[in-house]
Amino acid sequence: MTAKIELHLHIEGATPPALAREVAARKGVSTHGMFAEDGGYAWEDFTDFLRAYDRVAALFVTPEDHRQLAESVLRECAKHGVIYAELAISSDHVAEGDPVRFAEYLAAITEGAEAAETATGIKANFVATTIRHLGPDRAARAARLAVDCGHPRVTGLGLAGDERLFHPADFAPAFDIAREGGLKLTAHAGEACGAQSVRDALDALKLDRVDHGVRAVEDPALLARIIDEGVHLATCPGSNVALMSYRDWRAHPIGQLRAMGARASVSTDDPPFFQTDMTREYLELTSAFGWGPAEFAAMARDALDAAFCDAATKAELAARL
Ligand SMILES: O=c1[nH]cnc2c1ncn2[C@@H]1O[C@H](CO)[C@@H](O)[C@H]1O
Repeated sequence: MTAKIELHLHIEGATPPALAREVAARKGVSTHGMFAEDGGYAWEDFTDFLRAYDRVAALFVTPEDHRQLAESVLRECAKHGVIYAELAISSDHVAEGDPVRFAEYLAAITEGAEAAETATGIKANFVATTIRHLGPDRAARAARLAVDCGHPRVTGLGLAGDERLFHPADFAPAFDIAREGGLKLTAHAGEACGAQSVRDALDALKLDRVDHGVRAVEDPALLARIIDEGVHLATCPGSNVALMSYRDWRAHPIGQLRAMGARASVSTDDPPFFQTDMTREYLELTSAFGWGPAEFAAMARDALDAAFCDAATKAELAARL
């Protein structure tokens, strides 16, 4: 199986539906309306997707829940050939700003990640992801928590959530805290909003890479800058197609981006919400753009270059690509 690198995967968004059913049953929580007929999760549009996400996330409360979630998400990744994954985790979902609870949470998901690595060889780090629609103050507190936790697997800060709210500059204080604390930086931009959102995020937050970023193709000057500066875009075509930004994979900018020399890679975002997984992404990219082993290997090398892990881990993973 082709070895793959996954840089953009929200931990709760990747919850296997069978695990959600199991945890809900264990707690006696109703799952009425949670699941779609296709076996994934039900949602109507982007706003409703964010609500559905929170509902699934709220099932996971205890350290044992979180350990189980991390292990099953990473085992699922490994089934599709992923050898390294960065999980977007959010203290806002699990710790409400409390450093002790956050430390407990990190210990639990680390245990899950270690079990998955022992079973499959997959390696993982965590990107502490702030939630845009909760506002800049919560983001700054989450950034402080991420820096202060000093956990070796927390290697980056991210920003996800509703891109239509606030301005990237509002989150500069959070990103300054993280940069000064030695974390790498990424943010969602150019998914729900256009090219200007990507430019603003790059300028205001001094990012090391961008999540999605695909709508940068709408602005030739920005696209040229991204190519020249080698800005990595961690795109999620299946997610974008499901959220209806693009009618199908052929219409997705990833083909144009890579053909023009941009450093863009493919991840799955929230796979059971979007009927996708890495196997499906690769199959769809092959049928849309004719990509084969050479294209996929080049893409995986670019993703590894942009990964938030140390040089020794990069060298070890590069040997497996
Ligand atoms: O596809 C997406 N686009 C934007 N935000 C997302 C997406 N998937 C998840 N989240 C956001 O990330 C947070 C947890 O990391 C979730 O709370 C959700 O708001």
